[in-house]
Amino acid sequence: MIASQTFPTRDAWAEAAANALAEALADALAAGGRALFAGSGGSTPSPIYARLSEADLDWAGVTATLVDERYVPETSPDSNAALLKRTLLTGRAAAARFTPLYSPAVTVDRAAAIASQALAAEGRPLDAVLLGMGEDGHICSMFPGSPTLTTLLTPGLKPAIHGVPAGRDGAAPPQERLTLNLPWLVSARRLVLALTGAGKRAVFEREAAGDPAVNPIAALIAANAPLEVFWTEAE
Ligand SMILES: O=C(O)[C@H](O)[C@@H](O)[C@H](O)[C@H](O)COP(=O)(O)O
Repeated sequence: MIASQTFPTRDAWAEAAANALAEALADALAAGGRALFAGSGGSTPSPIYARLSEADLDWAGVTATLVDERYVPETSPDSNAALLKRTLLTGRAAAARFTPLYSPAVTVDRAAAIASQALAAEGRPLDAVLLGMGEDGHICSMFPGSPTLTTLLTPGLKPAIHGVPAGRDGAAPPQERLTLNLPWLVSARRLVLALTGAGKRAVFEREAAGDPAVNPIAALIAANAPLEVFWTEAE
């Protein structure tokens, strides 16, 4: 069963998504003084991050990371780390620790191994995750047609960060990526998928009915992940 809420405005949608994430982080902090958050890049999350960054939490107990990253340094305009630091890790949330997925001067697979170790060292599942979804149905960097997709979506593997090759002949992604695998998402305490516009509603419904071996949304549903969908038709 997927929890799904529709909001009439972007403000109401962003506020509700930020509140759900803040609540998940507050619950983890109350239970043990620590919380682990993973956020997405792209154009959707910024209004949610702006609100979440002002949540009245013990941010010093929070570690923030990413669900995926372009294989570029933070100086790149494509960097999700730079986006997260600019939009979430400011104000009250500036006190949070940040664990990057990108490592300089290594191969994307070596960077993935380093990031896997760093996240495993947190010693806990993700407490709160903010997901976006592309028009092609990808979440994180789980791209349709990618040669690594079925590995990323295999439910029984250890939670890990994987390197994703750039798509061939113009296929997505345009550059190498780093991404969480499905087991990281399935073990999360709360997964917020934030979507805007009627087009993405149709994409979500198509993907949800798809094959879990190759459709990330269907894979989350088949694995009974704690998915909460926040919609607004407002673009
Ligand atoms: O690195 C990224 O681009 C994101 O992490 C990616 O997974 C994003 O969530 C989707 O592509 C949706 O992007 P929009 O929010 O821009 O539609």
